[in-house]
Amino acid sequence: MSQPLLRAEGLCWDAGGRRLVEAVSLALHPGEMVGLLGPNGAGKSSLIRLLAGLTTPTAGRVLLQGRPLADWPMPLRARRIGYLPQSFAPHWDVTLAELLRLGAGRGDTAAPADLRSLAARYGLEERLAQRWSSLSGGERGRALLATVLAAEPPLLLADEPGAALDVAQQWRMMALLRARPKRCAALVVLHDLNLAARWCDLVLVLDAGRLVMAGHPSDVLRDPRLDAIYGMSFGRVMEAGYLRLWPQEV
Ligand SMILES: Nc1ncnc2c1ncn2[C@@H]1O[C@H](COP(=O)(O)OP(=O)(O)OP(=O)(O)O)[C@@H](O)[C@H]1O
Repeated sequence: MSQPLLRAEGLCWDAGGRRLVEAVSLALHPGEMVGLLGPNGAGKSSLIRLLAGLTTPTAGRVLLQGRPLADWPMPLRARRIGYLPQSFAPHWDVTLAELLRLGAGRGDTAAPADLRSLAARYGLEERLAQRWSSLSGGERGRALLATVLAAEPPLLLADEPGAALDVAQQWRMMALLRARPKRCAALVVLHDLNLAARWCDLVLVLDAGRLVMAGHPSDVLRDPRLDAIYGMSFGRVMEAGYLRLWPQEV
């Protein structure tokens, strides 16, 4: 297999007198779309922030293309890792066009036609002149993804990118991520297990800060340990080649 784009070795993170991430090791390879699953409070955002280099691990390390994250000059690191936070608001009430221009890292030189086609990919071409505060929740979610991916970073670390999107927009988003070039990889926090089953090559399950399951979605999501982790019983059926789950009882 090719060298991983990103590798984490024995990552631990303590905060508030608790161990929130415990000995997590993982690798993300080019071409992979990996779903990061787990119940609320499992440590998914904490892990994503460690992988993005936004927090310093208590122990362990992160390697980007084989080189410790801390050794990368910030601008080069930023060009390689696109980080999409769980929540975001710009400091100024910028227009969508201004935000996309910032994301593309081209100051104010980005040609209007480029911005238009970028926005069109996310169904936002009619929103370019609108200010952030006037965009709907789903439009903001797509605007943020478009901004993070504008410079085409090889690695995307996305914390619940579909949270504000309707069902159709969630599917469009997953299809769009899947269509990225083969040199790219994505680690995406998902709460919708069916999106993970349909679109991910691999899923990782985090529980109380530990990586407790990893593998092909149809294997991991079929495993009864998942029911114990979420504290509920899932119904399962294969449909059109993909596993489909639904909540049965809490
Ligand atoms: N800076 C911090 N100081 C203290 N506790 C923290 C800190 N950051 C996160 N936590 C705690 O760590 C645990 C994991 O939080 P995290 O946001 O990583 O979970 P998550 O899996 O992303 O959850 P969710 O699905 O609800 O978004 C939570 O109990 C949270 O309260």
